[in-house]
Amino acid sequence: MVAKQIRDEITAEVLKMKEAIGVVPGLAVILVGDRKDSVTYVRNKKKACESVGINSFEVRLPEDSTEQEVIKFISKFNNDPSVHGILVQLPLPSHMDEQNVLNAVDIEKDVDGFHPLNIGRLAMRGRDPLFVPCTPKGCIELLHRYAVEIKGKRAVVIGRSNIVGMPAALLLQREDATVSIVHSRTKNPEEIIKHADIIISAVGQPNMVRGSWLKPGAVVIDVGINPVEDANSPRGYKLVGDVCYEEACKVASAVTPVPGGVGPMTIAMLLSNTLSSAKRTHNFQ
Ligand SMILES: Nc1nc(=O)c2c([nH]1)NC[C@@H]1CN(c3ccc(C(=O)N[C@@H](CCC(=O)O)C(=O)O)cc3)C=[N+]21
Repeated sequence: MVAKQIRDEITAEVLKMKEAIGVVPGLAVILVGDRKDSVTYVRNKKKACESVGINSFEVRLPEDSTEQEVIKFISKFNNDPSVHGILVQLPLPSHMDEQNVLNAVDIEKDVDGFHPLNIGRLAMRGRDPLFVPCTPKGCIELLHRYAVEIKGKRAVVIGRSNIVGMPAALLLQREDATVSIVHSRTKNPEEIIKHADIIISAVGQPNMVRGSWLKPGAVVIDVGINPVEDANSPRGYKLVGDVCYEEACKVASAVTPVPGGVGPMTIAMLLSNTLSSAKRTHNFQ
């Protein structure tokens, strides 16, 4: 699998850096509250760091923490030379202003790529962000690794969130796709989706995208991670994507599965962003 291949590449580069200059990349993750999905993702990220040799630092804060308390830990990590990336697990508790908190992360350590300056540079021709958000970056990396032509193709992004839909649309147009963004206010989205050569769906509606909506041969990337009741699974729920996987497989030329598709790529890109941050800090190629 591509995510595994990328993790192996990162393992080798982390080792090379450690042997050459004695520096090991460090990722700090701040988790506020105890949402089950967030606890799972943070655990997956920690395990992934350990599997490639990146140091991981974790701070868990209670649900009723104040913005200032979270920002205090961010500042500590901003000033800690052994920390090269800082991730504040979203969503934050509703009493907090997420943008306020995320803005406290030093842009040089913003491995999520959520800082307005990183998104701003992503949106500007001729500028490059220090970091690209992990999930959209993972989607494009999948297209590259499977040699899917993007240039001149018609792409549709379903959903327009700050952390997936919008950056994904920006990345596709930076690679010369012609991009449409369909969203909750789009009338008859199927009319637009049916022309797409490439679809990235990040809308959070289980099994919304039907096989009949797809152009034969389309490439479909499913970012959806929707929990649905499932008595047969130990957790009492299973994850399904935004796309009807079985239906889509009959029409599309490729469909990413959920789980086992974009999720592991998201984590692989987080590791990659942390490594590149450490390289940049220490001028190491
Ligand atoms: N600051 C921040 N950065 C993020 O990148 C971020 C975040 N907050 N909040 C939540 C979302 C979601 N996210 C996922 C990461 C891994 C999987 C993942 O590994 N999924 C596995 C399944 C995991 C399971 O079994 O539950 C898969 O799709 O195969 C999914 C989702 C990162 N996010």
